[in-house]
Amino acid sequence: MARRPLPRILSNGGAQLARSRELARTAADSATDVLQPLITIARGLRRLAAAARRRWTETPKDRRGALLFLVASVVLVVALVPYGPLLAVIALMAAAAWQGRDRAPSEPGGPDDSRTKRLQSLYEALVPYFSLAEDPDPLYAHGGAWEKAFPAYEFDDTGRFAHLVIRYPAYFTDGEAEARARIEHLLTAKSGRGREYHFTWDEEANHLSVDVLAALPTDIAVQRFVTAPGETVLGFTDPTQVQRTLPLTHGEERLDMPPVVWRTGIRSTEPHLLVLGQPGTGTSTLLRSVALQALHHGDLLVVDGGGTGEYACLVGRDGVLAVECGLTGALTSLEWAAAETERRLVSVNRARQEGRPTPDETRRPLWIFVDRPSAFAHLAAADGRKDPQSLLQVPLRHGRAANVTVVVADQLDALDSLSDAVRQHTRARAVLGPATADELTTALGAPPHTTPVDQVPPGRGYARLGTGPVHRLQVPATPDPYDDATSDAHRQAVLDLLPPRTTPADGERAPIPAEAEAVEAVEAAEAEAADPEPEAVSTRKKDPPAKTLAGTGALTAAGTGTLNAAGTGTAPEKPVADAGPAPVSGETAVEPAPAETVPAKAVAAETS
Ligand SMILES: Nc1ncnc2c1ncn2[C@@H]1O[C@H](COP(=O)(O)OP(=O)(O)OP(=O)(O)O)[C@@H](O)[C@H]1O
Repeated sequence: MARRPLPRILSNGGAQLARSRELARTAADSATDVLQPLITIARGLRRLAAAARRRWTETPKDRRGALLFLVASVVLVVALVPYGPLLAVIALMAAAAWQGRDRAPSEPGGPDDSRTKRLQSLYEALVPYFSLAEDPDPLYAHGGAWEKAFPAYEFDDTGRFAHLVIRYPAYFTDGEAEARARIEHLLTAKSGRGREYHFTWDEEANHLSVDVLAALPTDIAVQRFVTAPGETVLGFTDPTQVQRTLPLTHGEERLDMPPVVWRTGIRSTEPHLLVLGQPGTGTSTLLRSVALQALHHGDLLVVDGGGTGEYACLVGRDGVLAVECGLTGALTSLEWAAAETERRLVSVNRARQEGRPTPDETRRPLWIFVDRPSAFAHLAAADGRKDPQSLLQVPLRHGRAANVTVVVADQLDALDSLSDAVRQHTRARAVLGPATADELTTALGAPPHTTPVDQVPPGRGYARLGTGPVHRLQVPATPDPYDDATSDAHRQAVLDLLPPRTTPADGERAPIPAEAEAVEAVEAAEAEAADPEPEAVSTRKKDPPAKTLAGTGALTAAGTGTLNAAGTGTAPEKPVADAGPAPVSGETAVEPAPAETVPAKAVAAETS
């Protein structure tokens, strides 16, 4: 049978079609080339119009009349000038041509070779975690394509990831903390250690976003923060979880940083704070920073088990009831604090029952700062005395209603030696310095969503308020102004925030640190002469001299036991300026006061 030829359209129609398509494309290309200047100018005009519209909407309503007047004047001048309209049109076309030029950078076809290799190697590393032998169409397979697994990525200037989105199969157990931790650990190792990463698991979309976190600034000094009463800035954090920003002064500059704000007082759900960290990580600095803010509205009592004199700058300041470094002083002042809490509570309850507003004397916040209580626990046990921590139970338990706030700092490994009351009632937590993921989880109750790094600057760590998210934290620089190693700017920042020293009742000015030291040296010498056996294990570095304390009625009373003798109902809620000069406390008399060097520049800065 003779073969019939195929219709022409089927035999060579395909070739014809391709030819005509090619012709059409060439014609379009030529037309585009010819019309290119017009296209550029049209694009430029469109951009200029958009810019003009934007400018108009951004101009405040009250200034729009003036703007309109200016434009009308320019148009009038142009219209009146010889050749003005022509020149204006030429200028407009030139501006449009300039604006309309193609400014899109030459699009790279994709990541360069080294980046592709990085992505491929990361993909290969994830295969064992994100694949199953039974999966008929695996997203991750050895030798597979990374493009489908990483829908978005960005690199920094050094060629390392700055941002990466990773798709993973739905069967990956992203709800399990261990499974997530394994992936986060692997990504940290593969993406470069020494940087901090933020992981966002989108369980609905099966996406994991990895972002490199910028370093938090370490040199922002403590300052008068713009906060409401009852708010305390613990430090600064990333903008990812905190919407609010705080205006700050940073040298000559002004900055806006997201703060970690802790709320205290009767409406607080986390009325007490526990700060943990290894030695030298900045726990005392955080306490000092909180104390300086607390002094603005309240009174405070400091008990320093570290005994390194880091709170000496607070001694005798208006609102500072006591700074105790020895065990006896710590016990006496904490006993007073417990009694004062009870007194406030009784007073508040009575007012409530009688339908009166809260009495004024219970409204002024009382802060109790206890640095390294575990050190006192050892001393107390050796001496057969009460552990000062046990006296914190009442302020911790009832402090919220009585407007009493407790701040405790201790070393990370001392968490277990803290009393149950301290651990149960300190729902605001901060951990500073290096810590493992387990230590952070134990201390904060949840792991952070960022990777802890090995090398962290002092004052860096994590904070968690109640059951809220774990924030990265950088504490504002609040050095001890009497520390020689402190920069002048930071020393001055602290001195500027310190309230004046309280003038004693007899009209004598409270001694400045250098004077205080002289007084102290004489007292110590006298005390030693009177009793050559000082208290066995005193950690006090510098006792507040009696003269410095004379204006702080509560302190004087607490320090000397007068207040305790007077019972729970008589504690003054505020330093009483006319309290008589106090006798030197028994403890002061027996504990030697080692000479503390106060740098001349600190004194000069303070007295100038
Ligand atoms: N937020 C910060 N910014 C800058 N420097 C800081 C910060 N916090 C602490 N430092 C510096 O780190 C050093 C140790 O700080 P700090 O004394 O507060 O630590 P610590 O944890 O209390 O240690 P220790 O218990 O041994 O005294 C100090 O020199 C201090 O100036």
